[in-house]
Amino acid sequence: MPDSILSHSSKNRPDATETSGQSAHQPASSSELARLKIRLHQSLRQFPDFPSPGILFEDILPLFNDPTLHQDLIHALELHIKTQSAAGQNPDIIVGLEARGWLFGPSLALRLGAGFVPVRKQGKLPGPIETASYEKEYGQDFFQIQADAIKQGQHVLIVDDIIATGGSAAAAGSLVRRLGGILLGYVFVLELDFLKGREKLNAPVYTLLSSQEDSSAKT
Ligand SMILES: O=P(O)(O)OC[C@H]1O[C@H](OP(=O)(O)OP(=O)(O)O)[C@H](O)[C@@H]1O
Ligand SMILES: Nc1ncnc2[nH]cnc12
Repeated sequence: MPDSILSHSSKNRPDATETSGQSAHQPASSSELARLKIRLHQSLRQFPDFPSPGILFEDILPLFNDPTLHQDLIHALELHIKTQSAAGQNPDIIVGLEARGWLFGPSLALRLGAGFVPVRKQGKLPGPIETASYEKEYGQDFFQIQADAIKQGQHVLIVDDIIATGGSAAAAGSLVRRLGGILLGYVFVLELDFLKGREKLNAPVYTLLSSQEDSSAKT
Protein backbone atom coordinates (compact mmCIF):
# COMPACT_ATOMS: atom_id res chain seq x y z
CA MET A 1 0.00 0.00 0.00
CA PRO A 2 1.52 3.45 -0.89
CA ASP A 3 2.62 5.62 2.09
CA SER A 4 0.01 8.25 1.30
CA ILE A 5 -2.77 5.71 1.90
CA LEU A 6 -3.44 4.97 5.54
CA SER A 7 -5.37 1.98 6.75
CA HIS A 8 -7.28 1.11 9.90
CA SER A 9 -6.13 -2.50 9.78
CA SER A 10 -3.68 -2.21 12.68
CA LYS A 11 -6.31 -1.06 15.14
CA ASN A 12 -8.18 -4.32 15.37
CA ARG A 13 -10.71 -3.08 17.86
CA PRO A 14 -14.47 -2.96 17.81
CA ASP A 15 -15.82 0.58 17.57
CA ALA A 16 -18.28 1.90 20.04
CA THR A 17 -21.82 1.47 18.81
CA GLU A 18 -23.41 4.78 19.55
CA THR A 19 -27.05 5.56 19.92
CA SER A 20 -28.82 8.58 21.30
CA GLY A 21 -31.94 8.01 23.32
CA GLN A 22 -32.22 4.31 22.47
CA SER A 23 -31.88 1.04 24.38
CA ALA A 24 -28.92 -1.38 24.25
CA HIS A 25 -28.71 -4.23 21.75
CA GLN A 26 -29.86 -7.72 22.59
CA PRO A 27 -26.84 -9.89 23.55
CA ALA A 28 -26.84 -12.22 20.52
CA SER A 29 -26.95 -9.36 18.02
CA SER A 30 -24.43 -7.40 20.03
CA SER A 31 -21.65 -10.00 19.79
CA GLU A 32 -22.38 -10.61 16.11
CA LEU A 33 -22.27 -6.86 15.45
CA ALA A 34 -18.94 -6.51 17.27
CA ARG A 35 -17.35 -9.17 15.02
CA LEU A 36 -18.78 -7.59 11.88
CA LYS A 37 -17.55 -4.13 12.88
CA ILE A 38 -13.93 -5.26 13.31
CA ARG A 39 -13.91 -6.70 9.79
CA LEU A 40 -15.52 -3.61 8.29
CA HIS A 41 -13.27 -1.14 10.06
CA GLN A 42 -10.13 -2.89 8.88
CA SER A 43 -11.08 -2.36 5.24
CA LEU A 44 -11.37 1.45 5.41
CA ARG A 45 -8.59 3.62 3.94
CA GLN A 46 -7.57 7.22 4.56
CA PHE A 47 -6.18 9.70 2.02
CA PRO A 48 -4.50 12.84 3.43
CA ASP A 49 -5.22 16.20 1.75
CA PHE A 50 -8.15 15.04 -0.38
CA PRO A 51 -10.20 16.71 -1.82
CA SER A 52 -8.38 19.75 -0.40
CA PRO A 53 -5.37 20.39 1.87
CA GLY A 54 -5.96 19.54 5.53
CA ILE A 55 -8.78 17.06 4.92
CA LEU A 56 -8.15 13.43 5.85
CA PHE A 57 -10.47 11.67 3.43
CA GLU A 58 -12.08 8.44 4.62
CA ASP A 59 -12.49 6.03 1.73
CA ILE A 60 -15.36 3.60 2.32
CA LEU A 61 -15.35 2.18 -1.21
CA PRO A 62 -13.36 -0.98 -0.32
CA LEU A 63 -16.44 -2.10 1.61
CA PHE A 64 -18.19 -2.56 -1.73
CA ASN A 65 -15.26 -4.03 -3.63
CA ASP A 66 -15.44 -7.31 -1.74
CA PRO A 67 -18.84 -9.08 -1.79
CA THR A 68 -18.27 -10.58 1.66
CA LEU A 69 -17.62 -7.17 3.22
CA HIS A 70 -20.53 -5.70 1.30
CA GLN A 71 -22.79 -8.42 2.70
CA ASP A 72 -21.36 -7.85 6.21
CA LEU A 73 -22.08 -4.15 5.96
CA ILE A 74 -25.71 -4.56 4.95
CA HIS A 75 -26.17 -7.26 7.57
CA ALA A 76 -24.66 -5.14 10.35
CA LEU A 77 -26.89 -2.17 9.51
CA GLU A 78 -29.96 -4.38 9.24
CA LEU A 79 -29.19 -6.03 12.59
CA HIS A 80 -28.95 -2.67 14.26
CA ILE A 81 -32.15 -1.25 12.78
CA LYS A 82 -34.21 -4.38 13.48
CA THR A 83 -32.94 -4.57 17.06
CA GLN A 84 -33.80 -0.96 17.66
CA SER A 85 -37.13 -1.01 15.89
CA ALA A 86 -38.31 -4.06 17.85
CA ALA A 87 -39.06 -1.57 20.61
CA GLY A 88 -40.13 1.19 18.25
CA GLN A 89 -41.15 1.86 14.70
CA ASN A 90 -40.05 0.28 11.43
CA PRO A 91 -39.17 2.80 8.73
CA ASP A 92 -41.58 3.18 5.81
CA ILE A 93 -38.90 5.00 3.84
CA ILE A 94 -35.11 4.97 3.76
CA VAL A 95 -33.74 8.30 2.51
CA GLY A 96 -30.21 8.03 1.05
CA LEU A 97 -27.96 11.05 0.47
CA GLU A 98 -26.15 11.58 -2.83
CA ALA A 99 -23.92 9.90 -3.66
CA ARG A 100 -22.40 7.48 -1.20
CA GLY A 101 -25.64 7.03 0.74
CA TRP A 102 -26.96 5.39 -2.42
CA LEU A 103 -24.37 2.61 -2.29
CA PHE A 104 -26.20 0.79 0.49
CA GLY A 105 -29.50 2.66 1.03
CA PRO A 106 -31.51 0.73 -1.59
CA SER A 107 -30.23 -2.71 -0.45
CA LEU A 108 -31.03 -1.84 3.14
CA ALA A 109 -34.50 -0.61 2.18
CA LEU A 110 -35.22 -3.91 0.42
CA ARG A 111 -34.11 -5.92 3.44
CA LEU A 112 -36.36 -3.83 5.69
CA GLY A 113 -39.34 -3.86 3.34
CA ALA A 114 -39.16 -0.07 3.10
CA GLY A 115 -39.22 2.30 0.13
CA PHE A 116 -36.08 4.16 -0.98
CA VAL A 117 -35.98 7.90 -1.68
CA PRO A 118 -32.86 9.72 -2.94
CA VAL A 119 -31.83 13.16 -1.77
CA ARG A 120 -29.86 14.72 -4.64
CA LYS A 121 -27.52 17.61 -5.25
CA GLN A 122 -29.13 20.63 -6.91
CA GLY A 123 -30.47 20.48 -10.46
CA LYS A 124 -30.87 16.72 -10.93
CA LEU A 125 -34.46 16.02 -9.93
CA PRO A 126 -37.51 16.74 -12.16
CA GLY A 127 -40.91 18.02 -11.03
CA PRO A 128 -41.84 19.88 -7.84
CA ILE A 129 -38.94 19.82 -5.39
CA GLU A 130 -37.88 21.10 -1.98
CA THR A 131 -34.38 22.57 -1.56
CA ALA A 132 -32.09 23.09 1.44
CA SER A 133 -28.64 24.67 1.47
CA TYR A 134 -25.89 23.37 3.74
CA GLU A 135 -22.20 23.44 4.61
CA LYS A 136 -20.11 20.30 4.88
CA GLU A 137 -16.50 19.58 5.95
CA TYR A 138 -15.09 20.66 2.57
CA GLY A 139 -17.59 23.00 0.94
CA GLN A 140 -21.13 24.27 0.47
CA ASP A 141 -23.97 22.69 -1.49
CA PHE A 142 -27.72 22.34 -2.00
CA PHE A 143 -29.79 19.21 -1.42
CA GLN A 144 -33.11 18.53 -3.11
CA ILE A 145 -35.93 16.01 -2.76
CA GLN A 146 -39.03 15.41 -4.88
CA ALA A 147 -42.01 16.97 -3.12
CA ASP A 148 -44.19 13.86 -3.41
CA ALA A 149 -41.50 11.35 -2.39
CA ILE A 150 -42.61 11.17 1.25
CA LYS A 151 -46.23 11.14 2.41
CA GLN A 152 -47.46 12.96 5.50
CA GLY A 153 -46.85 10.79 8.59
CA GLN A 154 -44.50 8.26 6.97
CA HIS A 155 -41.66 7.08 9.20
CA VAL A 156 -38.28 7.89 7.72
CA LEU A 157 -34.70 6.81 8.40
CA ILE A 158 -31.90 8.84 6.76
CA VAL A 159 -28.75 6.94 5.77
CA ASP A 160 -25.34 8.13 4.59
CA ASP A 161 -21.80 6.82 4.52
CA ILE A 162 -20.16 9.47 6.73
CA ILE A 163 -21.13 12.10 9.25
CA ALA A 164 -18.45 14.78 9.48
CA THR A 165 -19.74 18.25 10.43
CA GLY A 166 -23.35 17.04 10.19
CA GLY A 167 -24.32 19.78 7.72
CA SER A 168 -25.45 17.39 4.96
CA ALA A 169 -27.48 15.23 7.33
CA ALA A 170 -29.14 18.21 9.03
CA ALA A 171 -30.23 19.60 5.64
CA ALA A 172 -31.66 16.21 4.63
CA GLY A 173 -33.56 16.02 7.94
CA SER A 174 -35.12 19.42 7.33
CA LEU A 175 -36.28 18.29 3.86
CA VAL A 176 -37.89 15.14 5.30
CA ARG A 177 -39.76 17.14 7.93
CA ARG A 178 -40.85 19.77 5.37
CA LEU A 179 -42.62 16.98 3.44
CA GLY A 180 -44.41 15.82 6.60
CA GLY A 181 -42.22 12.78 7.27
CA ILE A 182 -41.60 11.61 10.83
CA LEU A 183 -37.82 11.36 11.21
CA LEU A 184 -37.01 8.19 13.16
CA GLY A 185 -33.30 8.86 13.06
CA TYR A 186 -30.03 8.71 11.17
CA VAL A 187 -27.76 5.79 10.34
CA PHE A 188 -24.15 6.31 9.23
CA VAL A 189 -21.41 3.84 8.42
CA LEU A 190 -18.67 6.10 9.82
CA GLU A 191 -18.56 9.05 12.20
CA LEU A 192 -15.72 11.57 12.39
CA ASP A 193 -16.27 12.10 16.10
CA PHE A 194 -13.98 15.10 16.54
CA LEU A 195 -16.22 17.22 14.29
CA LYS A 196 -19.21 16.66 16.62
CA GLY A 197 -21.64 16.53 13.71
CA ARG A 198 -24.29 14.69 15.72
CA GLU A 199 -24.82 17.85 17.78
CA LYS A 200 -26.50 19.39 14.70
CA LEU A 201 -29.05 16.56 14.45
CA ASN A 202 -32.28 16.49 16.40
CA ALA A 203 -33.15 12.83 15.96
CA PRO A 204 -31.45 9.65 17.24
CA VAL A 205 -28.07 8.97 15.60
CA TYR A 206 -26.45 5.60 15.06
CA THR A 207 -22.97 5.10 13.63
CA LEU A 208 -21.49 1.69 12.92
CA LEU A 209 -17.83 2.78 13.04
CA SER A 210 -15.92 5.80 14.31
CA SER A 211 -12.66 7.28 13.17
CA GLN A 212 -9.99 9.99 13.06
CA GLU A 213 -10.12 11.15 16.67
CA ASP A 214 -7.84 8.26 17.50
CA SER A 215 -6.11 7.58 14.18
CA SER A 216 -2.70 8.46 15.58
CA ALA A 217 -3.31 7.98 19.29
CA LYS A 218 -4.51 4.36 19.47
CA THR A 219 -3.18 1.11 18.14
O1 LIG B 1 -21.18 15.84 7.68
P1 LIG B 1 -20.75 16.68 6.51
O2 LIG B 1 -19.64 17.63 6.84
O3 LIG B 1 -21.92 17.36 5.88
O4 LIG B 1 -20.11 15.72 5.42
C1 LIG B 1 -20.63 14.45 5.11
C2 LIG B 1 -21.02 14.36 3.67
O5 LIG B 1 -19.88 14.59 2.83
C3 LIG B 1 -19.77 13.53 1.89
O6 LIG B 1 -20.53 13.77 0.74
P2 LIG B 1 -20.08 14.63 -0.52
O7 LIG B 1 -20.86 15.88 -0.51
O8 LIG B 1 -18.61 14.71 -0.58
O9 LIG B 1 -20.70 13.81 -1.72
P3 LIG B 1 -20.48 12.42 -2.41
O10 LIG B 1 -21.12 11.38 -1.52
O11 LIG B 1 -21.22 12.66 -3.66
O12 LIG B 1 -19.01 12.18 -2.59
C4 LIG B 1 -20.37 12.34 2.61
O13 LIG B 1 -20.78 11.33 1.71
C5 LIG B 1 -21.52 12.96 3.36
O14 LIG B 1 -22.70 13.05 2.58
N1 LIG C 1 -13.14 13.46 5.82
C1 LIG C 1 -14.05 12.97 4.97
N2 LIG C 1 -13.82 11.84 4.28
C2 LIG C 1 -14.75 11.35 3.42
N3 LIG C 1 -15.93 11.94 3.20
C3 LIG C 1 -16.20 13.06 3.89
N4 LIG C 1 -17.30 13.86 3.89
C4 LIG C 1 -17.05 14.88 4.72
N5 LIG C 1 -15.84 14.77 5.29
C5 LIG C 1 -15.29 13.64 4.77
